[in-house]
Amino acid sequence: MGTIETWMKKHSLLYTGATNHPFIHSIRDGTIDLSSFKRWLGQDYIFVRAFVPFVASVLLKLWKESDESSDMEVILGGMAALNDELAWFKKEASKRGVSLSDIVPHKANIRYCSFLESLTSTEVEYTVAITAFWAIEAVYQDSFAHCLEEDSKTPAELKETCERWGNEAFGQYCRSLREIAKRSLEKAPDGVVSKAEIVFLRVLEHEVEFWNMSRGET
Ligand SMILES: Cc1ncc(CO)c(N)n1
Repeated sequence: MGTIETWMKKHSLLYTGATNHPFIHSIRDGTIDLSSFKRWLGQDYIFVRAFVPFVASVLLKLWKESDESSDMEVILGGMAALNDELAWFKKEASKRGVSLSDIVPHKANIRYCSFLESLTSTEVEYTVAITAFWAIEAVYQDSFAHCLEEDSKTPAELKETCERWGNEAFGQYCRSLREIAKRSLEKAPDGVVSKAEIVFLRVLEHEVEFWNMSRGET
């Protein structure tokens, strides 16, 4: 069994907690209030701005540490998508009367962004960083895909948001990242695999905290 498959079984409770959070349920069943959605939107814009340099650091580690040449295209494609994503946040925020320049980052967001920054250190191995990258994207894909399921009651005005991360192409991209992480983990020494597992768990915890914050609970 692959490393990631093993982790998914071992940590399924936490993974489910991150991908089936009450915030996502409230979108899926249509009970979400607009203020929560706007809070999430503003905070996630700040997060994505911190995510870009993190992804750049993954690319740098790949170039220095990995010999899998096709991995670069996948990650570079992801970076290009983040460019579109930032433009989308700006459009969405202006449509909803959210002023992005006035957003004050919440504590949970600051902690998550600091965690991302810590992973950009040259001391952090490529395997560890690519594992985090995959996990961060996978949580959003699985979460928002729930909001697009047949029996979901996602409000029409939130469908576009859910499709950003819940769509099939993003799903394929996440499977590519998982495959890249999987192969890197196969070649990594045990100590690095252990570090990657801890980082995987930290990502899931930060994601849960991020959803909690979006609900206005912290
Ligand atoms: C908090 C958070 N996690 C993951 C993603 C996926 O890019 C995002 N935009 N925001």
